[in-house]
Amino acid sequence: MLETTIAAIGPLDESAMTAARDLQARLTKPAGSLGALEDLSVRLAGLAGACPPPLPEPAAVAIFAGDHGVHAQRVTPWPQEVTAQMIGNFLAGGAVVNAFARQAGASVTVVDVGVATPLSFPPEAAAGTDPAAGAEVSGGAEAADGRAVPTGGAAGATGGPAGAAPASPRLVDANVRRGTRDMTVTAALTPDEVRAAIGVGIRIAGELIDAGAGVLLTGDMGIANTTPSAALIAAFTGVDPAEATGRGTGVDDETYRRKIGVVRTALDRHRPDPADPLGVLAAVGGLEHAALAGLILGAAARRVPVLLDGVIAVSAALAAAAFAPDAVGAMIAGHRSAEPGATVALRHLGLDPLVDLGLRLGEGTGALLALPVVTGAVRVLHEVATFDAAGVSEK
Ligand SMILES: Cc1cc2ncn([C@H]3O[C@H](COP(=O)(O)O)[C@@H](O)[C@H]3O)c2cc1C
Ligand SMILES: O=C(O)c1cccnc1
Repeated sequence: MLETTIAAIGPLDESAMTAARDLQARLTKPAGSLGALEDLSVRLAGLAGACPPPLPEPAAVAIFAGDHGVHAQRVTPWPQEVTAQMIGNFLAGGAVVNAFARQAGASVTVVDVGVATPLSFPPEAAAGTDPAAGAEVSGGAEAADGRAVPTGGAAGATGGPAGAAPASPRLVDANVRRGTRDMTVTAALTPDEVRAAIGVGIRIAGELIDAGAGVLLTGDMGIANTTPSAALIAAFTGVDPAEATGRGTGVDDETYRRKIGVVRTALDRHRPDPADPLGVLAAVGGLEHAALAGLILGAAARRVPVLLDGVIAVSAALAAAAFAPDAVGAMIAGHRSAEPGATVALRHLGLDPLVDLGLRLGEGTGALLALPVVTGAVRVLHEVATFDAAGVSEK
């Protein structure tokens, strides 16, 4: 599956990009006045091979969840069980990602690709079952403090794009392994486990696109996952671990110093080759990172844009780009995470983030906030009049 997906990824279509540049120049606005949106519209035309490209609707967030053996090195103050508990929160519609998804009219798919704690929620048995299954497992529609929490997309999707409101969040059970091994002791994953997790991401991309998604958004949940993210970024870009490592959920000075040391120890032990992304992911990656790389490759192969979230997403994007450099053409950097490694990774990928709000949450929150910007960039090519058509004089 990985090889056929990589083989399907190609460069942007030059003639569609030329058409989009020509159209931008004829629209009723000064040339260049839409800044980064103009470049983005041209790139999305090149990805779709059409001008105008389709509106990036409907939007689908895929949250890949996994746990990490390196948690034993005390790189985060949060207990590992929070990963599974937050899945319950996602399914109940109570997390930040759910609030932003309702606002954007995006569907939420939670994928257990490597959670350590057995989940107590009934997952979707197999692909193609009732996508509203999450509604049954979500429980009440009221937060503990009495505030109303809409569980589905319907109640809050009024501000989103026209069309059917997305179903409630759903859970897909695709657990490859109950958490990675501790990368300071041994390789986090075997190459087979990496392949399996990448395959999960490719499969989810295909299913979401087959169901009509016009854009995929990356999400993650995994206590301690900013540590393997930093290791991946250092491995792929060559920066020092101190440059790639941040404070994650907000660790204290002592934990931060230990975290940099943990990343350094893992890289010194494995010395992963950046030209071998499978080997890098196996040595110092996570199951959600591998699945995210698969999602990105799957989207690129289908020529559907993928909106990247924070540091976990961009570290996985480095792996995707190492597998298939042309996959970068399908990537849109949603935001600049406050994690320093995110900026290192974005620079390496040559991507400029759309919004910069100091977020450091993950889940897909930054990608969702950037979604209206992406839609706006494409909508301009669909709806704005040309000077000719509107009878507006040119300079
Ligand atoms: C309640 C809660 C909700 C979250 N949502 C995303 N993350 C984020 O924080 C974690 C990574 O940070 P670190 O490496 O410092 O553990 C990941 O689970 C990431 O998704 C959360 C973290 C917590 C605690
Ligand atoms: O950038 C992110 O996505 C991020 C940062 C800190 C903690 N969790 C996620």
